[in-house]
Amino acid sequence: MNADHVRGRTDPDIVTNAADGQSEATGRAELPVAKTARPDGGSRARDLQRVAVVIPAKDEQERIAATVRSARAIPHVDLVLVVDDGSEDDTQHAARAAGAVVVRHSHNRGKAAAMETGAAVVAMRDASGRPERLLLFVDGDLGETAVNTAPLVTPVREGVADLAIALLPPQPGAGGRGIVVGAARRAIHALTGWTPTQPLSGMRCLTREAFEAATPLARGWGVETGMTIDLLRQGYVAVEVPCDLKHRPSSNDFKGQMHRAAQYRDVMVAVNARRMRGAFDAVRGVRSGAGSRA
Ligand SMILES: O=c1ccn([C@@H]2O[C@H](COP(=O)(O)OP(=O)(O)O[C@H]3O[C@H](CO)[C@@H](O)[C@H](O)[C@H]3O)[C@@H](O)[C@H]2O)c(=O)[nH]1
Ligand SMILES: O=C(O)[C@H](O)COP(=O)(O)O
Repeated sequence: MNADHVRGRTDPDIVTNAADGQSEATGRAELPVAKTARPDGGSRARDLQRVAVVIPAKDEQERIAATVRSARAIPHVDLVLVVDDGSEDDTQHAARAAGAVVVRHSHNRGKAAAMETGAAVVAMRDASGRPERLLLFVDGDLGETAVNTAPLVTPVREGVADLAIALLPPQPGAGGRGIVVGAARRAIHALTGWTPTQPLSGMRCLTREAFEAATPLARGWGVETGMTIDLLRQGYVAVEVPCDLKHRPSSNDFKGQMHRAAQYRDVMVAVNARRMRGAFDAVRGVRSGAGSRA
């Protein structure tokens, strides 16, 4: 693995993959710099850069209205888009009544597909002549804490990072044993050199360029793990940023364990596809290198 590709880390307030950034003069960690170019025109253009909140939502009628209202209060946000992923409840109407733009999958396609749909709809609504919106993915169950994803926008908007991932405080009632989280963390480390604290965290802000570099997204629950690996391998900078969020954690009952089994399956599918791709690229690199020497 090329060390240049290892660019992720976490601050006391921000943790990034670019942990190698120590200043020789001061010995202090320096802020990393995003690979993604800032919008043409410098700081003035950045002032115009808006943010779209994309909320993938399946059967979130209890919490979606509070989540939408809270997300609308995030600075620089001018579009809150809910992708109703084939809900069987009233998610779409509750979201619309709370002020979101809503699009709907006619049947359930999984979180990653909802994220892709959301990003495509945002692109259609980006105005020509203005910088493309940053994408802030927010889960539908955050309720009134959704506004606390605001700190994810700052490092991306300021060009410090291409991808900012929320670090959540401990969640009361969480029943996980760290099996899926541990597997995802180890795989990301093995494939990129970075060890994220919360590899499954779905609250993430990224540039349009980074989003496109991460597509096609890994399916279902593998989306975050796949995205982090794909972006770091391409030299993008990721940061983890503490955010005071409260979500509906999976408990330790049968439903919770089935959910974790699905998460584990999707994470491993994403990781194995990327391992294979890495091996394939390595072989192809050796072959083309050998060819050029001949
Ligand atoms: O088929 C689905 C299932 C869920 N969701 C939505 O996806 C979001 C996350 O789902 P949730 O059930 O809250 O997932 P968690 O068990 O909390 O999952 C954790 O781990 C996931 C990765 O496995 C991440 O995507 C989440 O952000 C993270 O909170 C929510 O808005 C859901 O409504 C969909 O859009 N489609
Ligand atoms: O509850 C969680 O944190 C997720 O469902 C992952 O499960 P885990 O804690 O068993 O990794």
